[in-house]
Amino acid sequence: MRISIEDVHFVYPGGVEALRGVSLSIEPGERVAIVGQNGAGKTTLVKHLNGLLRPTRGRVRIGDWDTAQVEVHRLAQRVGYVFQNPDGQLFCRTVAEEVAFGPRNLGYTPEEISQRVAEALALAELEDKAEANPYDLSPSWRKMVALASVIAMDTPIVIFDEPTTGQDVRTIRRIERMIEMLSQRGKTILTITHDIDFCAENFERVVVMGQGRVLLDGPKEMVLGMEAILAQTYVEPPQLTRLGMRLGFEKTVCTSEQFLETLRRRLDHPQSDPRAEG
Ligand SMILES: Nc1ncnc2c1ncn2[C@@H]1O[C@H](COP(=O)(O)OP(=O)(O)OP(=O)(O)O)[C@@H](O)[C@H]1O
Repeated sequence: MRISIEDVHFVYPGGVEALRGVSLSIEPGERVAIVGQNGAGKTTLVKHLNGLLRPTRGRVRIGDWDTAQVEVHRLAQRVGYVFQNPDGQLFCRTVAEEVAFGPRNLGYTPEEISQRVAEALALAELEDKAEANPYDLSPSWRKMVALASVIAMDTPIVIFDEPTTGQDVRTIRRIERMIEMLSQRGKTILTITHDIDFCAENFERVVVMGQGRVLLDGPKEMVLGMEAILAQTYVEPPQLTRLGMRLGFEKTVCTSEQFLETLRRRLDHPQSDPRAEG
C-alpha cells in the first residue's frame, strides 16, 4: 500500500512549526529509516501516518485514504505503530490476550485471531511466554510483546519508533529478524531511529530530516555517504562507512557484508580500485 505525503506542514497548537513542507512517496514493501537530530520532526511526521496528527497544510494518503478524512481506528487497519515505550501499550493479564487485543478490535473471527496471535508470537519469539503476565517479563521481552501486539493486526504498513533504544544486543537481533520476516511478507516498514548502525544494516532507504524538512532521501549507499549534509542534523555515517571512506573505498559501504566484500576485492585485486593505486 502506497504512502503519499504531499507538501505537509504542521504547526503545534503552541505555535511550533514542526513540519515545513515535507513530501515523500513510499512504495509497498519498502524499508525506510527516518533519521535526524532531536526535534527534527520525525515523530511528528510518522504520527501523520496513523492519523494521530493531521496536516495543518498539505495531504497524507495511505493507499486511497486521505488521513484527514479517515478516523484513527480505521487507519489502524492499514498502519501499525509500535511506540518507543512499550509500557504505555500493555494492559492485559497475559501475553496471548495482549497480542489478541488488536485483531479482536479490528473485528476478525476467532479462527483468524488465533492464527494471527500464533504468527505474531512466533515472529516475536514469544511462543513459550504466551501465558505469562507481560509485567512479569523483563523490559526487553515486554518490548517484544508490544511488537507482537502490533504485528498481530497484520497491517500492510508497520512503524517502529526507536525500536532499539535501551535494548540489549540479543533483543536487537530479535527485532532485526522480525523486520526481515515482515519484509519477506511484503510489509512496508518504517522506523525512526538514532541508531545509525541498525539503520544501515536493516533498511534500504534513508530519509534524513532537519528542522522540519527532508534534507536527504534515497538509497542508504547514497545518503549515508553524504557526511556534510548529515552533519547539519547531527547524524554521523555508520562507523564502517567512515572507515571505508578513510580507506579510500570507491563506493560507500553501509553494512558489514558490503565492507568485507569491498575489502576482499581490494585485497584480491588491489589495482582494480583507482584510489588504492595512489
Ligand atoms: N506536543 C507538542 N507540542 C508542542 N510542540 C511539540 C510537541 N511535540 C513535539 N513538539 C516540537 O515539534 C518539533 C518536532 O518534534 P518531534 O518530536 O517531531 O521531533 P523528533 O525528530 O521526533 O525528535 P526526537 O528525536 O527527539 O524524538 C520540536 O521542536 C518539538 O519540540
